[in-house]
Amino acid sequence: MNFVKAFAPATVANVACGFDIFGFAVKEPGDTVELRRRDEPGIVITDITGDEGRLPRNAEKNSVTGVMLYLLKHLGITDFGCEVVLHKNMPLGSGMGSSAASAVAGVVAINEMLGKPLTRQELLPFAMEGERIASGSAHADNVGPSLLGGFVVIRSYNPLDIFTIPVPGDLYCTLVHPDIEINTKDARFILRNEVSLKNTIAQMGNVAGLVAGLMQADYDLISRSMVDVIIEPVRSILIPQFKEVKQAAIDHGALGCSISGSGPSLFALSRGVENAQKAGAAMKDTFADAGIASSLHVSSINQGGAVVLTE
Ligand SMILES: Nc1ncnc2c1ncn2[C@@H]1O[C@H](COP(=O)(O)OP(=O)(O)O)[C@@H](O)[C@H]1O
Ligand SMILES: N[C@@H](CCOP(=O)(O)O)C(=O)O
Repeated sequence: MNFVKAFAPATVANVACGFDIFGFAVKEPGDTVELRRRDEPGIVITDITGDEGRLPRNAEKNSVTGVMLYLLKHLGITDFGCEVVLHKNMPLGSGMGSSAASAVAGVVAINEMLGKPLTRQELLPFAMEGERIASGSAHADNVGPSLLGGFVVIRSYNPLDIFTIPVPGDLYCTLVHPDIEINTKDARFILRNEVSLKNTIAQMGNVAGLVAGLMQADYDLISRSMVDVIIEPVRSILIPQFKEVKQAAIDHGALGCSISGSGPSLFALSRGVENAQKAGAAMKDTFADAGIASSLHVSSINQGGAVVLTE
């Protein structure tokens, strides 16, 4: 196969109470990668669109190609060469899994070009290495859902144990990205290493409640469980107007609202697309009242994850 194009969607990681263990993908936006075979060995980035020239062109430093190098090394392939074009369709440092979408698109595309030696599940550890390149931490709550689709739970990192749970069909996500940038690396650095027993108990209750609420389509339980007493109080200080925007989402019909990934994006979950749109408009207006421009995406949960666009 001489040409492959793949798309990988943006993701909401943590989902309020599930730091590093919950994530789901949305339908749009997402990154697209094009791979073209070349005769000489080596992976070369020939173009990146949509990044205003800010992303590394060095294949080892960009998550889209770093994962390809890991995969080739694992498979013992030394004579493979391709040119890579990356179309970035989301901002960097967004909390929408930007680096993860590139990593997943990259690993899915090269696996396809090589004739699918690995399954989707088997690609996960390589996509996680893309996150290490971007933020120094190989967390799976963005790459997992972007690769596999659905609402992903990471029960364990060592050994890696990841599964998806069903969610109600009428569940919609509102994603609002204010025009500021927060690097995941920095947002991880400010977290405390110690957690009180009281907060651990509260967080475990909400984790259990959110899983049960999603699986039983119990919207009240989902709403009551979208509470993060550990991470959100620390990170929300990095996001101007956080409290006001969150309150606006809840006042306009959202079940709950929190930081998407490490921020600055906020996400809300709602029952039905109309509620998700109403919450989104209110969130955007609240940022605008404070002079902050933002972009808005409303989507159901993406059940399929990354896709190969051309054979
Ligand atoms: N293909 C890529 N897409 C986005 N960021 C990348 C990519 N490759 C490397 N990076 C680096 O990753 C960092 C952004 O990732 P991260 O902080 O996790 O943001 P996000 O929450 O949007 O994924 C930046 O330092 C950026 O240079
Ligand atoms: N669990 C991670 C998720 C980071 O998501 P991103 O979209 O901000 O890269 C964390 O919270 O650090």
